[in-house]
Amino acid sequence: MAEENQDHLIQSEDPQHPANLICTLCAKFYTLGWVTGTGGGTSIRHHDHIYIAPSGVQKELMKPEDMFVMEYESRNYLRRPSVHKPSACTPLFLAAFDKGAGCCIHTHSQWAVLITLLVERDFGKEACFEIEEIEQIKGIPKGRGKQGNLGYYDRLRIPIIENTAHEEDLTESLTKAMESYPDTYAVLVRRHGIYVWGDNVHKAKTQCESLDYIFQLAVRMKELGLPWTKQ
Ligand SMILES: CSCCC(=O)C(=O)COP(=O)(O)O
Ligand SMILES: [Zn+2]
Repeated sequence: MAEENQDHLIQSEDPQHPANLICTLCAKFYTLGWVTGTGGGTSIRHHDHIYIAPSGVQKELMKPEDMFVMEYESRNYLRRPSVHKPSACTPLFLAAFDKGAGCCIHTHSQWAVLITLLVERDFGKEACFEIEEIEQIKGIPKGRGKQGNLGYYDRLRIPIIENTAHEEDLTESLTKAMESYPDTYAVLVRRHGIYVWGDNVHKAKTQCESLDYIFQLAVRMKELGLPWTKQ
């Protein structure tokens, strides 16, 4: 399919249309410090179409016409705005869609980055943030194919991967972490941020909010000398 004249893919009066939703979500995320200075972003899968933001732009100022649209099966771009390049996070978003996600959010939240600095790097072992007995853990699903969310006494585990010089080079380690932690809906990237995905936009957003709350709390707990887990 020619990439020209595909504007119908991004033109809609419906605020829930992915092209509109990515813009409104990123404007909200900017106010939380999640996507400032062009970092971070959001991608949505809508049936066989993947909506992707441009790379290196102010994410809070994007317009629907800035959006790239990819056909999921073929990985071909159906719409490619000539003035932009697609987000460097695209292969990572696709890795989440390959796991059944409907939306993937990447933030550069300082709370997420601080957590990756507080969990020590253990060479030869996969690093992981762990916390339990915090009410907000109930905002995170038990795992893919499992019913319901974690309970108060469950332990939340979020794997941490090492950062790379270029965002797209994170794909291999992100995919590996997804395989090592099949129940996870998020992967932290050391000194960088986090990728959070969900079955749909609502779940990706609320999970991202719950995790950010937990990370902020965990940083404060560490400052106060309080443990994240019972042992
Ligand atoms: C200052 S942002 C550096 C790149 C990055 O980490 C990021 O998340 C943004 O990538 P994009 O290509 O979507 O602008
Ligand atoms: Zn990033």
